[in-house]
Amino acid sequence: MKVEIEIRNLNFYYAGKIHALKNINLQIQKNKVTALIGPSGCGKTTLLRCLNRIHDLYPGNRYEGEIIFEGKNILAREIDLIELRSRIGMVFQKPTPFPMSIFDNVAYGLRLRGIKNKKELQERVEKALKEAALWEEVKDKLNQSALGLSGGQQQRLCIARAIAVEPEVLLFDEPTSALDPISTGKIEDLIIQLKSKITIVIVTHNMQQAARISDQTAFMYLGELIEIGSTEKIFTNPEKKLTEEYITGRFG
Ligand SMILES: Nc1ncnc2c1ncn2[C@@H]1O[C@H](COP(=O)(O)OP(=O)(O)OP(=O)(O)O)[C@@H](O)[C@H]1O
Repeated sequence: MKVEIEIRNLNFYYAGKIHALKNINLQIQKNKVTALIGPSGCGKTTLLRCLNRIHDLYPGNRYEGEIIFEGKNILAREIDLIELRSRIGMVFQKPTPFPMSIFDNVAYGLRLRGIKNKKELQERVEKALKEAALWEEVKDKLNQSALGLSGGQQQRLCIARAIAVEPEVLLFDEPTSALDPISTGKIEDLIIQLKSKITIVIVTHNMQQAARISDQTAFMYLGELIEIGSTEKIFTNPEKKLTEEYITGRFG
C-alpha cells in the first residue's frame, strides 16, 4: 500500500495557545478513504484543515511537526498555498457554490490556473460534472445560477469544482450532514467511485457512514489520535478500550 500523506509529530495551536492537536502521527493511504471519527471537539476538523493549511487564513494559528506530501513538508514556509489547495482540495459541510453560473463554478479553478481556451474549459467542465455524477441533471442549464440547484446538487457541484483541477487528495468535512438520505447516498456512492483516482479523507459524525465508505478509520479523542486501523478492525475488534467504548455508543 502506498502512503499519500504522512503526518509526523503534528501539534496545532489556535491563536498561539489552544493546544488542539497533540502529537499526531498518521499515514493516509493513497487511493483509499480515510475516515476521522470521534466525539465533538476532539480535533477532527482541526486535523483535516491542517492538510491544506486552511488555518493559515487566521493569524496566530501555529503548526509544529511535519506533513509530508510528495516528498515535501507542506507545513514549510515556502509552500505555495494556492497550488497546495488545488492538489489537496476541500469540500465543506454546507454546500458553498459561488453566486455564478453552474459552468463558471466548475471553471473557476481552471481559469485561476490560466486555462482560457474555450474548448478546453468546456471539455474539462463536462468531465468534472460527469465524474461528480451531476452532468445529466445540469447539462441543459449550465448557464443558470448554481444557487437554483438543490442542496444535494449544490454539494455535487462543489465536488465537481474541486475535482476539475485534478487534485491528488480531496478532504471532506462532514459533507452530508446538511443533506437528506437520498442525497447522502449519492455523495457516498460518489466518494467510493472517486477513490480510484483520488485519495480521500473524510470527517464524519456518522459512524455508519464511516463504516460504509471508508477503508481505514482514525479515532480521535481530546486532540489525540487514539487508534488507527482498517475500518473493519476499528468497528469490530479495536485495540483500545476507549475506541471500543466510543464505537459501541457508551459516550459521544
Ligand atoms: N477557531 C478556533 N479557535 C479556537 N479554538 C478552536 C477553534 N476551532 C476549534 N477550536 C477548538 O479546538 C478543539 C477541536 O475542535 P474541532 O472543531 O477540530 O473538533 P471536531 O472534532 O471537528 O468537533 P465537531 O465534531 O464538533 O466538529 C475544540 O476544543 C475546539 O473548541
